[in-house]
Amino acid sequence: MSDVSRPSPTGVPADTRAGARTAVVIPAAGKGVRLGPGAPKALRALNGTPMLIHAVRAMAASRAVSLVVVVAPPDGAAEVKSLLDAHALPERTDFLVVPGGETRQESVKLGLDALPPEHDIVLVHDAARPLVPVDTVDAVIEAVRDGAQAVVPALPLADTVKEVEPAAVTGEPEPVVATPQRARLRAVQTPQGFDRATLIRAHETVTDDVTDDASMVEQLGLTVVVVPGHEEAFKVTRPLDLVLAEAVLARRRLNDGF
Ligand SMILES: Nc1ccn([C@@H]2O[C@H](COP(=O)(O)OP(=O)(O)OP(=O)(O)O)[C@@H](O)[C@H]2O)c(=O)n1
Ligand SMILES: C[C@](O)(CO)[C@H](O)COP(=O)(O)O
Repeated sequence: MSDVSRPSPTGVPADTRAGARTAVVIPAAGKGVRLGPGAPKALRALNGTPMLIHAVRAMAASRAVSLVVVVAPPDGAAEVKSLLDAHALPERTDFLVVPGGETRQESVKLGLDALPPEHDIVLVHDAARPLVPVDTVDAVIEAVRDGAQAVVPALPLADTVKEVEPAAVTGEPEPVVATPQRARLRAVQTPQGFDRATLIRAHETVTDDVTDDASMVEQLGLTVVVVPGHEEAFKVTRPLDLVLAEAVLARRRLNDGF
């Protein structure tokens, strides 16, 4: 993994950025098709509390975060505002809700458009990763404060990965094209952290369909660095992930002694 204590690629000394204000954009406008029929994924409950509220609390747990922008399902902004009002959240953090778009990329862009000018570090965090520990959030912020333009938390892979020629018809066997060296691969999570100007430039410049924000920064030819991710920052995507998420919450309650 990259060493985030390397000299700043921007040439900005770390101490001039130490007071930087951090905002988080939470794209939460997805449908959750892979999770199966039901409410939009971010609004589904984990141990009785909407996934989105878990994700918002995970971000607001960092003392560095002063604003959280939630990107709600396109017709669900009022519902999301009521949810935020109905749940206890830290008073030091401000919250904004904006309606999202058709794709994750569009939703993130709509969140960025709503950011007030004073925030110069921006994190983007999936509502679908509700259990990320605060230490991971802080590690990402710290790396941006230290001068990285883009930071991703990531983990080594447990499985061997094959590149295939995708089948034209579902169910057809897919020929393997290559087996990348696993030791060089990382599974990337969120929150991903950015110098604000870099992230905005990436979203204004890159029009390809991409699956994360850091890859837009890569397309600008800039360096993205990796900090250690966390197993509990997994993405709730399929039904079994809901079971795992509730088990993690149960383990936390046991460890906390209530
Ligand atoms: N138009 C979209 C699509 C996705 N997202 C958000 O992007 C994050 C990661 O997306 P993913 O896990 O793929 O969520 P969904 O798009 O909801 O899932 P699916 O692809 O199964 O429908 C989620 O927090 C999701 O709400 C979003 O804000 N706007
Ligand atoms: C941003 C992300 O969570 C990083 O792993 C991931 O790419 C989101 O992908 P999805 O297609 O929205 O599930």
